[in-house]
Amino acid sequence: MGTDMAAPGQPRCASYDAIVIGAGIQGSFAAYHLAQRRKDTLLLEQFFLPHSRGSSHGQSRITRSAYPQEHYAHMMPHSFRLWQQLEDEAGTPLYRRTGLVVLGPPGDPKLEGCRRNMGPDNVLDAVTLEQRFPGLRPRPNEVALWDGSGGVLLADRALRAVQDAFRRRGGTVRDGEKVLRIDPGAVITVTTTAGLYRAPRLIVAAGAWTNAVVAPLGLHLPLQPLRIDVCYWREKEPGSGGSVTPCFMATGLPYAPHGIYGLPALEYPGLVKVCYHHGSPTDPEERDRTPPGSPRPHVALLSNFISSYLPGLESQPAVLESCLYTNTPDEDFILDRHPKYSNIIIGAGFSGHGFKLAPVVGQLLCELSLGEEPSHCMAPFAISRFPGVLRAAL
Ligand SMILES: Cc1cc2nc3c(=O)[nH]c(=O)nc-3n(C[C@H](O)[C@H](O)[C@H](O)COP(=O)(O)OP(=O)(O)OC[C@H]3O[C@@H](n4cnc5c(N)ncnc54)[C@H](O)[C@@H]3O)c2cc1C
Ligand SMILES: O=C(O)[C@@H]1CCCCN1
Repeated sequence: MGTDMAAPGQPRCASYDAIVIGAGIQGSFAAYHLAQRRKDTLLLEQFFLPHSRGSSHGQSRITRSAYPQEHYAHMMPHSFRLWQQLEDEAGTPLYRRTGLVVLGPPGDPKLEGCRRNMGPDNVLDAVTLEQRFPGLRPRPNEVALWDGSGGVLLADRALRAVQDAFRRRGGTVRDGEKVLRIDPGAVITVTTTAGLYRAPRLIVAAGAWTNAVVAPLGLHLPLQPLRIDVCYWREKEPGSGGSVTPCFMATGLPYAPHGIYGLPALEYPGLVKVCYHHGSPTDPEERDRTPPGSPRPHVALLSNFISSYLPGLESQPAVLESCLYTNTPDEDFILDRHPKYSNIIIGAGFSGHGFKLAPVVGQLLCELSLGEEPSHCMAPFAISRFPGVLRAAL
């Protein structure tokens, strides 16, 4: 689609109603919502799809209603509905319900935030927890909350499903095309490695590369890309049930201040995914340059956790992969207009918890770009919470 103005042999040149930069889960959902509103939309991706260089690859992500922050807890019912719609449309399962346990000492702010938002009836007593999940051994003083809606989103499949749904609505995906330049204006011009595109509205959802994309527009957001060790742990005795776990989040651990989370075996038979909710600062272009044999403090910390909470698993990971978080200082998302160019919308800083909310994030980015009243309160996501981010463009 798009109004093509290319002469033969010349770079592509076309006009659209909207352009989205970044075909991760957030940009793909934003494009899908725009196409659903019958906007002729171009989705640009620097790598050939599918790829594993960003934040949205892999087979699994946790979804849950349990959230310590009220604003996310309020968005989750909407998100579950939109995931269900996509699943119905795709005709393939995108979500596996497993339930989710939140573990932590009484008084821990995250645990108590979840307890408050979930209501008082969700505490799981120790006997029931042990009956259901004998492989999971919390400390005697810990509280376990049960979120029956929790489960696993089949991430790669979900990403493909939303991109397919976008295409079916007439959307255009151009992968292997890196955005090199953005010229703002009432009509924005986006120059890529292969062409030149124009549209009256632009959404930037470039993950860990967001600052590289928006810095030439004078915007320097406090975004920190982190390289995350994604670890999978094998059962000591295959078939012993050590890998039968719910999804879980453990908080209030003195040696793991950012918390540890886990998902039952899915991508590799008998291997449970258990990760630290933090990583090492990195540049997305350099993340594989860790010298061989360099220490992995987060793996050591996870081994410690596994030995006491999941003793049916081996205490060294069987598979080690990596992924990128892009963190804001408060770990809330950035969903807002560019402070100077109001037809440029930015979705970034998903801080390791954005996948489950992507259908709502995509809708909010779409609404902002169309000048509509957003479906949720946007105050927690405003750029203005970070003073001094707008500087003179280069
Ligand atoms: C290990 C790990 C576990 C996680 N677990 C959970 C979980 O359990 N639950 C949950 O809800 N969330 C989870 N998350 C977070 C979630 O996966 C991310 O919040 C989400 O994937 C971010 O998506 P994104 O679209 O912003 O980024 P990305 O997927 O990185 O997409 C950005 C895209 O922009 C493209 N791009 C960048 N620059 C350009 C350019 N100049 N031109 C063209 N394209 C460009 C990139 O190539 C990339 O494809 C996890 C993340 C990780 C890494
Ligand atoms: O968003 C989630 O649900 C997971 C687990 C908890 C930490 C962040 N990532």
